[in-house]
Amino acid sequence: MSSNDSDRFGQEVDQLIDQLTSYERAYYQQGRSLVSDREYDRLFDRLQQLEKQYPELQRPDSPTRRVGSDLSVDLPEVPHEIPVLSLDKVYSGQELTDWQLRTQKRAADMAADSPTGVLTGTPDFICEEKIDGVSIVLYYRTGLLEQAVTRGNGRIGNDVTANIRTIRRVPLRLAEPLTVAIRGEVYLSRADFAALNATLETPFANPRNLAAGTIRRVKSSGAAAVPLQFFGYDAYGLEGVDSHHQVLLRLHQLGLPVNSRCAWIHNEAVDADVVREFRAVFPEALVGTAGVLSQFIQAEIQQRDQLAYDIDGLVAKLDDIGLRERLGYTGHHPRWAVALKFDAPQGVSTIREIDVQVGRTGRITPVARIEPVLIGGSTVQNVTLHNQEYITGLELAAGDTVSVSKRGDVIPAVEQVLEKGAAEPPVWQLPEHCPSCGSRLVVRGAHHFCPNTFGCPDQQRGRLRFFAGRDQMDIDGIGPETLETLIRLGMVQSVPDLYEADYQQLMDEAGFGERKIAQIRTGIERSKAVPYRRLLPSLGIPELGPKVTQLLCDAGIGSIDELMQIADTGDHERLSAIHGIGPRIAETVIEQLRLPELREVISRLREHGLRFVDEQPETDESVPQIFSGQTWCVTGSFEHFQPRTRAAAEIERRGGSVVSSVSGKTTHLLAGSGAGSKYDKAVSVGAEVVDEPRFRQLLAEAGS
Ligand SMILES: NC(=O)c1ccc[n+]([C@@H]2O[C@H](COP(=O)([O-])OP(=O)(O)OC[C@H]3O[C@@H](n4cnc5c(N)ncnc54)[C@H](O)[C@@H]3O)[C@@H](O)[C@H]2O)c1
Ligand SMILES: [Zn+2]
Repeated sequence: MSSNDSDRFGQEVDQLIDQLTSYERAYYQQGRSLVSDREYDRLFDRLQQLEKQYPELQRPDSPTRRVGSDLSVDLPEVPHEIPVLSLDKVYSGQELTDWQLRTQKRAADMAADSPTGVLTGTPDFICEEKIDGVSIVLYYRTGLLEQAVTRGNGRIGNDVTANIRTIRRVPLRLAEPLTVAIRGEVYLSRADFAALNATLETPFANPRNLAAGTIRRVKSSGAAAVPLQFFGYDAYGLEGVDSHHQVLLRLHQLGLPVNSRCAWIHNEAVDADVVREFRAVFPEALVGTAGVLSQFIQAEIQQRDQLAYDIDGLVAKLDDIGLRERLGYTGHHPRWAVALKFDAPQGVSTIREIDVQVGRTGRITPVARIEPVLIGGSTVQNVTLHNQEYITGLELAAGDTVSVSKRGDVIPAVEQVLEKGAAEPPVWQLPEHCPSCGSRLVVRGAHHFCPNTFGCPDQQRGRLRFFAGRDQMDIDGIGPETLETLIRLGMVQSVPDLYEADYQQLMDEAGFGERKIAQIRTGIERSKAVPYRRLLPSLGIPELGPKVTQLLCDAGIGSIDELMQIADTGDHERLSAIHGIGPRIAETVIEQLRLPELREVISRLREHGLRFVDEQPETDESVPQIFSGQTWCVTGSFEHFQPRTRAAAEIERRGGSVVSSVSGKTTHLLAGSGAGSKYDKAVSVGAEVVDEPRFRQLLAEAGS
């Protein structure tokens, strides 16, 4: 190479290393992407190519020669006992096949060189899903989990044992007293991510970021609240295994969760018994000769959106461990494995404008209206931006070109700004006044609020929707559209109006007839019998959700009168003495229950016969507690349980608890007709799905 070339490419190499290093720092240490993964990978590949072509330009600190470090100074550091590296990457099935052939050839050459090595036929490969989570190494000593360590820089990781111990699926003790190092991925299911993220002040863009944040928490009490999961995919130090498929079987035998969605591509005739054993443990695995690989790739690409968790590709690994050892490692990756990276389910769009929504609690949520874009099979045009902090973090404004992600049924998120528009100021700012009522906004925590609780039309609308909604009072006949009509006609403004409106007036409205009106009246009438434990949370009083209501009732504060009396006397201790209710909740509840407007709502509802006393004990000792210890979610509509809160009441009477969304803790889904996404989620988290006939049978069998 001429000295000119050397200068030019030398400069490019230096620049690539600087760029990649700063992207890595943001990505691994702050969980932020400054460029898309595709762009990062493109620069990485370019660097790799230059270094290969001009070896004299190789620098020891090049990202191609080491693993991007996610070490945190807040956590203790531990040296690894095994190489914990990254993966080499390809981007198409064709490239994967090429890699396979290259690796095969290399292995064959090595076998020929070695005096003992005999390579008969072509080697086997295992292909696995590349789970998009956080890499972790579990060190077991004589069967006990001694240490769990992050990848770190590949040689040194962070000790996160206390957090990993909170993961139910990670055994603290193996089935055998072995000393082994196990590599695997910690991840969060999409359903759990969605449920949890919705409760966070400043949410995460994807399950991986939330999982990574959880694992690196300094206090492990918080980690326990996140239902992290784990898949093991490799082990070091096992005796008597000489192939990767045996390693997977052994991991399973030792009590570690292993992903059954994999493929074993064998080229020689293998022992049918061995295949049978593998299939028995991994029923979803594809096993067969060459064609199986493309079959597996196709199936994964097709089913990717329906998986319970995110994957960002597949990993192909040489099955023969002896061959692996001969092929060895670079400073960055093993030579015997490769990742086939999938495109992220991302789209590029432009922000048309940023709107402001006022929720039922007065919380202000900015929402980006974007040019419609198709991502992972669905069109996205609204993306929540959560709060000002979130927008400031992204440096976002109308007119910006952004990348937007949507994984499975997780809500779409803006991942990053790709190109700034011309908006002034360059970062969007929340307005100072409520768009619905004009009140000056106030700041509480990470959010802005409209303080005009009872006079703000949008807040009233939000509370009405919430009150009548499926997971609260579930008032038959009062869906969002009917509510809109009632509000438009001025028939209903606040919750008690629902019980005072003259529904006959609807006769003149298009879409309303005798039958619909009768349905509304019956719905309203029935709602009066909804038990206190469901009624109180339906009012949407901040902090007075189902959980706190239950805690209060169980602690003997079982009526609104008692609560109001506590509010009047300002007896904070009486509330904060209850386990699960902290001083902040006590404060808010008291403050709220002192509001004259809320008291008026309550007294009007009471006049209409709604139940403000906890009459039904939650469990009824005379009834067999057949659902004790179980967590049910109820969805769809039912023939014999209308409104469906009645089905929920049947479960609670028999000792079960009822939740409004499916998560890893859900054990059963009672699915009526028209059960939607909850059905898929339930299946994905392994909850038992029970239909109405089966449910009635369960009740009948228990003689109740
Ligand atoms: N956008 C950015 O600025 C930026 C910056 C740095 C890195 N990145 C992204 O991160 C990638 C590099 O990160 P990396 O080095 O962690 O590599 P990687 O995450 O792409 O691949 C290696 C990891 O895959 C995981 N994995 C999951 N399932 C596995 C299985 N079945 N078998 C083996 N491993 C499995 C392991 O944890 C392993 O550490 C880049 O390709 C890029 O996509 C992006
Ligand atoms: Zn307002």
